[in-house]
Amino acid sequence: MKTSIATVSISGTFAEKLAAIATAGFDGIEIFEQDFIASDFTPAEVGRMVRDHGLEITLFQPFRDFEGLPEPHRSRAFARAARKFDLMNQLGTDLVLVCSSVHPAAMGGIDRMAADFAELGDLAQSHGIRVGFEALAWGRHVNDHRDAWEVVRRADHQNIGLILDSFHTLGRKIDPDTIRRIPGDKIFFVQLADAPAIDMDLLYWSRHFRNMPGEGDLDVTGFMRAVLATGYSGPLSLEIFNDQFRAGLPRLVAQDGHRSLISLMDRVRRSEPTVPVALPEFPAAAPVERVEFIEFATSAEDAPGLEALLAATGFARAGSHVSKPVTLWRQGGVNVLVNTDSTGFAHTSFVAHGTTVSEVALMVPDAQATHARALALLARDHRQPGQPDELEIPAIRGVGGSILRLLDSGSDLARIWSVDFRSDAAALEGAGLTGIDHLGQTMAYDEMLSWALFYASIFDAKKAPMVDVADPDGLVRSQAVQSGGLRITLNGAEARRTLAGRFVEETFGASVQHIAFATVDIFATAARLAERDFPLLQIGENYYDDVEARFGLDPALVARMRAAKVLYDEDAGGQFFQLYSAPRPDGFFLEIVQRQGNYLGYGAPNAPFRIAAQKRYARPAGMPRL
Ligand SMILES: O=C(O)c1ccc(O)c(O)c1
Ligand SMILES: [Mg+2]
Repeated sequence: MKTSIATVSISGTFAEKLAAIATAGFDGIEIFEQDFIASDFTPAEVGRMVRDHGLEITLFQPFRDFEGLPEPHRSRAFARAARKFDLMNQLGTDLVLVCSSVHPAAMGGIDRMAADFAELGDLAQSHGIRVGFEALAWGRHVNDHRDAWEVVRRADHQNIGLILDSFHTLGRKIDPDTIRRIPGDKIFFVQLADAPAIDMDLLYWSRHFRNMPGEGDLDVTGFMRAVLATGYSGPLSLEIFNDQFRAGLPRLVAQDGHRSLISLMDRVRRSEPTVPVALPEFPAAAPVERVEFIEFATSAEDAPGLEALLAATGFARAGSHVSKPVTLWRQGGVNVLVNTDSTGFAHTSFVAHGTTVSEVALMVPDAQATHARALALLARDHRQPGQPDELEIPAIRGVGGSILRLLDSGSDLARIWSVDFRSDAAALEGAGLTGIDHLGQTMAYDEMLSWALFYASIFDAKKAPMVDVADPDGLVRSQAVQSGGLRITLNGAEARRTLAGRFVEETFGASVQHIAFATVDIFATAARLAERDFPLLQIGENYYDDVEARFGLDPALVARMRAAKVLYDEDAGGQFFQLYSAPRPDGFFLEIVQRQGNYLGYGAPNAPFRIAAQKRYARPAGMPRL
């Protein structure tokens, strides 16, 4: 699989873009003409820089407003083309993209356009250049790949072919299977982009909201299956116009791009096994069974505060690590580790973020297989030398630098609690918590798509639609990702004064901002928490009046909710109860939830009230209440 990415897809100077693209492992770049013009390099220098990075120029683009013009525009278009072909010869690339015309004078007419391309083909041939015709979704006469193909077919010239772009086909809801009838050798190039399902003007949508395959809602897999079914074997090139990416970190965006292509091709080969996919074999995505433990990195000084919160939540100290200063806290099936090591990764995490969730361990069907898959999808391996008689648990770095450990019940790893830990107490029932319902991870909004792609590509996972959550100081975007028993809510902070934004600032980067534990009886749990002085988040009276009216709830139930500060939501499948702790000074908090029936959400309608309540704690001393 030869991979490529358009220079418009990432931020930085031309030199920075090249470095990021090469580091991420691409084979080539599409040079977007504007990027070239804006640079200070001669065409020959650009060509050399690209090749010095081990890359090739897969495409030069775009050449606009060519076909179907009357004179004198037509002659001008040919003169322009001749100049660009000279430029391409100096750059050292042989393929140009002509996008369908939006020129006000363009006359259309399939045969007129085909004749123009046939003549352009002769000019191109004399320069050793090939021309690919792409239907822009908003093209004046050609805005559908089927019409672009008909023009190319009638031009009948070996230097004239078709360029497909998933956005233009899928954005117009054209059935991608219509590609299957095009001969693969006439498809000169394939551009890939996804996009979120937003109903808006096609041009604006395309130029600002495209994202990496798998990050949006278009059926890029179906598109790619159809492309490969034709026998096409040329480059797969990302062409992502996205405002966020243009302002983002070039290396992160480039790496996400490469990951998205690997993940896409893996989905294609598993859903269409008969098409050849040039990608090394690696294990299939598997669902996560459960979160086996969560580890906090802290210090000897800060640990008592964290442990007091755990005790108030019904956890009891149940053991310690055989060789490291790590204590095990347990209740029901939930394991929490508190690591006060003053060396190693946990310490680095603590120094960087303060007390923080530094590791999450997942139980999967086959830990080594998931680990191999994650590495194939460009995750970073994590190894920290342990004692010889301890387990070597496979691990990878998460996007923000925390660690994901992988365990399974079919190998030696199942013995983690008896090999690596000495337990000194039986598990207590505590406050009735039975598991980890979900983890809330908070990050800068720019990084949110990266995280979603990371989880959704490595695990067999589903993404829920993104929702906007109103914080009194700005919007937070939230997206849930679920893989079997692992549920993660990603919260992207756009505004710095939001609860999420402050957490990112306070803790210096993205991390777990809250842990939601599951219970089967939230009122019984609430009563036990009250006995333990759990720092319960106080919810305003107005909320209960509203929720009773909104859902027509039994006043007796609402009275219990009001007393226990329990929030409520429901969907078509069932009911949901939740309560929260007050936030710690850095903004970290706990949640306890009870799902009834098949409720699928996370109580998003309650988030504005919960956030407002939490912010009352965060107000600096002496600030007036508004
Ligand atoms: O938005 C555009 O004009 C534009 C240009 C070139 C392309 O390949 C494309 O897909 C869109
Ligand atoms: Mg395109």
